[in-house]
Amino acid sequence: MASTSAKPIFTPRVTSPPSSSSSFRSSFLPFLNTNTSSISLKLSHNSPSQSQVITNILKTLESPNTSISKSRDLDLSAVSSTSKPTILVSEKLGEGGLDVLRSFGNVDCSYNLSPEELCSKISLCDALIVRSGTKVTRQVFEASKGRLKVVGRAGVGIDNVDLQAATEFGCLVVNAPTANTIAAAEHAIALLAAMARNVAQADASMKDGKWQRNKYVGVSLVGKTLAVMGFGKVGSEVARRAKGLGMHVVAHDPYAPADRARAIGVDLVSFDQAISTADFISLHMPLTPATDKMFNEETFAKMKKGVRIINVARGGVIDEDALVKALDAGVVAQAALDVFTEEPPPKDSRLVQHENVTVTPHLGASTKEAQEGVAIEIAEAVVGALRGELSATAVNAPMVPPEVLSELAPFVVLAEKLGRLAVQLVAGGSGIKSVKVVYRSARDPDDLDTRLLRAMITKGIIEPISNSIINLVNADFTAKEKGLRISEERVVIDSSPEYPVDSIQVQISNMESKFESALLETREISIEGKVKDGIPHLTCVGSFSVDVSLEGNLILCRQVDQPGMIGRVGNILGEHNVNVSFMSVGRTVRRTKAIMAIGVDEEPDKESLNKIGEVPAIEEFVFLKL
Ligand SMILES: NC(=O)c1ccc[n+]([C@@H]2O[C@H](COP(=O)([O-])OP(=O)(O)OC[C@H]3O[C@@H](n4cnc5c(N)ncnc54)[C@H](O)[C@@H]3O)[C@@H](O)[C@H]2O)c1
Ligand SMILES: O=C(O)[C@H](O)COP(=O)(O)O
Repeated sequence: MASTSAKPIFTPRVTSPPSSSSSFRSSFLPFLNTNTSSISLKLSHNSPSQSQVITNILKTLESPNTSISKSRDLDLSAVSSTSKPTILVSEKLGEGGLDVLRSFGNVDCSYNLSPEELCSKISLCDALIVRSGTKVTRQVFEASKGRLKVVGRAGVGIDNVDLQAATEFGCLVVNAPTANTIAAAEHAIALLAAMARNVAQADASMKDGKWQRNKYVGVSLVGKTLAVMGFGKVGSEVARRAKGLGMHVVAHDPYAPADRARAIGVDLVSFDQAISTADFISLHMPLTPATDKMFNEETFAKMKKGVRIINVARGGVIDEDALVKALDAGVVAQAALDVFTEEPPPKDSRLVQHENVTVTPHLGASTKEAQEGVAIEIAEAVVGALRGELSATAVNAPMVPPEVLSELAPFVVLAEKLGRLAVQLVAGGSGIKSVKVVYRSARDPDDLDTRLLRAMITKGIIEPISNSIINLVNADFTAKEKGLRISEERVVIDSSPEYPVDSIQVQISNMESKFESALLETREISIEGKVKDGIPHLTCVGSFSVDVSLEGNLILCRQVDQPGMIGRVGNILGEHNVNVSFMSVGRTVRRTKAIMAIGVDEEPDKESLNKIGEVPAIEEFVFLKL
């Protein structure tokens, strides 16, 4: 199964050193969906450079076992049934979303899996879709043995997914951040009103045969102060609705823009101000290490006596034992909770059983409308990721808009090839500590999003010298882990702003080179490339200008600049049946030293390389795999 599934683009599984075609495929992540038997390309624009790149891909990937289709949208017919990815759905998902998934892959809906069952299934799955009930732990990523490419969270909160582990394993995590906002906000308002008027308690009492009108006298909302803690999507919708109920609303959120609050008529205030002035406090922040148990004994003590708390965010933001104490002491008059530290909470939970507490079993997102919306939102995000498109809702990878991707496509290929070349020029490549990338462009530096390019340079540098598999998700993490510092410089040049980048230069500091001529006077290994007609070209090695397209393999020679050198080396290669695809000579000063760059289709054997080395005028040479 693993070998026949469509190769998702985020995690190209390439063993080092990759062949040129696999390298090309894996570099061209965002547009190319490949598997062992078919390839399908997605064109998003008609730009000449991109069609050139695609022509190039077609050429590069041509093989007797490869069928290629070219379409404006992903051509699903090109993906044979045996190569369909497998998507495990571990919690109930709306039918609309399942339909989207089924039209793309094999869908396995297995609900209520134990952690062990999940771990044993996961190595057969390319994607996993969860809600809040499935813990996607490090063990899950380990058990997947590299097959799991994307985890889709059908909802907002991703605290049940080990993001660090996902990133380390190069697995993309996407969520569905918008479709359940209104449902959650409506549930918060429902709990607010139900709590204030004792609806749940009165209902239970009547069903118990009682008629207790005096016991269930409530409190009014109008004119009361509501503190919205966490003024994001749900928080601001709650604020809007509470204003409609005649409440005075303040909000606390260290990251919320003041103009959004102003537009809704809400004052942004400090944490202490919010909790000490509010009659009602509604929680809407994510559960993170910073918000874990942020409502605790100390904070309850600062609240107005008789405050009422609503939590539709995450149980973990409240210290539940401290809340029970505050309820017992009357500091907190009532609480309405949809979420709990442990879900489901223990049956004998004092919090759940407390008479002043109203509870629902994590129903915030559970409306028909929200569940259908979330299902479709997550299914589309997961399918997009499996196709290799970057998701707009990626949680652990940069979000690169499609138009930026389209423009950068040929430069992505160039970036990886430059990284791959640069590392091969280092003598003993594994000690690289510092890489500088210089992007020359006519555009304003602020308009150049280099994250994708940097990731591909990192990939090119690290993959040939390690077992790591690098993609956009884990590039920065892996570089950091390996102690590799990648700095970037953007230089504005006088050129056409039509293309995002004019040239990319990769410099490696403090390393000896296998090819001395690749060193600048400042002793950095330096190579530079450009995209010409959609094809990546090597344009500079050290301080020598060359111009060779980065296809196949490359021999770089430094020789005394004299007639007949091209012929002599060409003859040696010809005698050994190595096809030369191109040659370029670059020199600094006439008749002194020159660099010859020779593109070869095959890898020359030792004998032919030795013969090249024996040519008297050749001072040094290196064979490089692209
Ligand atoms: N009960 C449910 O079924 C349900 C449904 C939807 C969302 N949620 C939960 O609600 C929460 C909010 O969801 P959202 O869609 O509004 O997310 P969001 O990202 O749009 O908003 C969260 C806000 O919290 C703010 N925040 C972060 N740290 C904070 C802090 N220390 N103090 C105050 N504010 C802080 C952020 O700046 C952000 O504005 C999430 O935890 C989510 O999982 C629960
Ligand atoms: O974070 C969320 O989106 C909500 O908590 C919804 O969770 P659920 O998908 O488990 O209902």
